[in-house]
Amino acid sequence: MDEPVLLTGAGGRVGQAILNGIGGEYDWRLLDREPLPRAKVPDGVTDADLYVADITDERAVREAMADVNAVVHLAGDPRKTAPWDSVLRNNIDGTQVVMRAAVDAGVDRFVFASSNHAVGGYETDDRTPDLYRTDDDYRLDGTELPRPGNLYGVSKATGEALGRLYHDKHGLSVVCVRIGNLTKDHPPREYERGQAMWLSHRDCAHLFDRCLQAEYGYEIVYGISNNDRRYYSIERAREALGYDPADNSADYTFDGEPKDVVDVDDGDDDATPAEPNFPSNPDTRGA
Ligand SMILES: NC(=O)C1=CN([C@@H]2O[C@H](COP(=O)(O)OP(=O)(O)OC[C@H]3O[C@@H](n4cnc5c(N)ncnc54)[C@H](O)[C@@H]3O)[C@@H](O)[C@H]2O)C=CC1
Ligand SMILES: O=C1O[C@H](COP(=O)(O)O)[C@@H](O)[C@H](O)[C@H]1O
Repeated sequence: MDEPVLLTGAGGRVGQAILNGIGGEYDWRLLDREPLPRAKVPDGVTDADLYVADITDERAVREAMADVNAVVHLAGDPRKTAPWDSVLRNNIDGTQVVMRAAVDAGVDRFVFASSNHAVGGYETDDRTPDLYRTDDDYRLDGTELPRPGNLYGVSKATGEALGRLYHDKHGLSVVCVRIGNLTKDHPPREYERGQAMWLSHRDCAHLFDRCLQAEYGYEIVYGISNNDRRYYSIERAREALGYDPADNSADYTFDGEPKDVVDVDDGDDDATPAEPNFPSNPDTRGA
């Protein structure tokens, strides 16, 4: 792809997972309200393509958007406990500014970082913790209505709705990725819910690469690895985007150690069990 891809929130966890994986594949334009240290910037991205700006600053966003072909919009408040004034400003107003500027600049594709918290309300007391276990076949597939469990989730559901509006009214191709739990090197430790929605760094980079390559109209997909425990379907991401994840939290012990290290067949019957019935993380559904 020769035309620039604008990545907002480039200095954060998701932005860095993407850039570490596919930083050399695109002509990036990186925007963050915090200046990016050189270590966070891929080789070949010059200072002219680094924008220090707040996404609610319409003029700055429009400037960064000039000649851009695709947008990966990550910037926002990622806290599940974020208060209303912050999600209203950073996640709702900011997303509207970035999407509107994308439409006005003639951008083709818009990739929106939505969240599992847009549907956290489906994790009802009667479904949990069974939902997080491999013998439970309950699945959310992206066709269900949003059901946020907190104000942060409301802001993400609103971003998805803004994407629907700009797709329907202006033909912008939009994919909303309901990201699970991005954790580096291993699934979240001793956290069943986190292991069900683990997104490894390499699967994250691959998924966003597919979002930049595939043809689509408006899509909502789940952004998780190929976890045995999952209660989010990844079928739509496979079908619409060609997502083909490499990782699975079942390849790790509950403590987050790779099983091929722990499960060496040395004659001792002391391997860590694959899925012990430890209690779920008490901090399951946020505020
Ligand atoms: N990390 C995860 O597991 C998940 C992340 N997400 C979403 O992915 C996106 C990125 O999340 P993370 O990288 O984890 O967060 P992060 O906090 O590590 O990174 C966010 C980046 O956006 C920038 N930013 C925040 N507000 C801004 C504003 N108003 N203007 C310009 N820049 C701003 C920050 O400076 C930061 O560099 C967020 O929208 C979050 O809601 C969704 C689900 C899971
Ligand atoms: O949307 C997000 O979700 C992930 C996972 O949620 P959690 O409730 O299991 O912590 C969270 O880590 C991330 O910060 C947030 O932006």
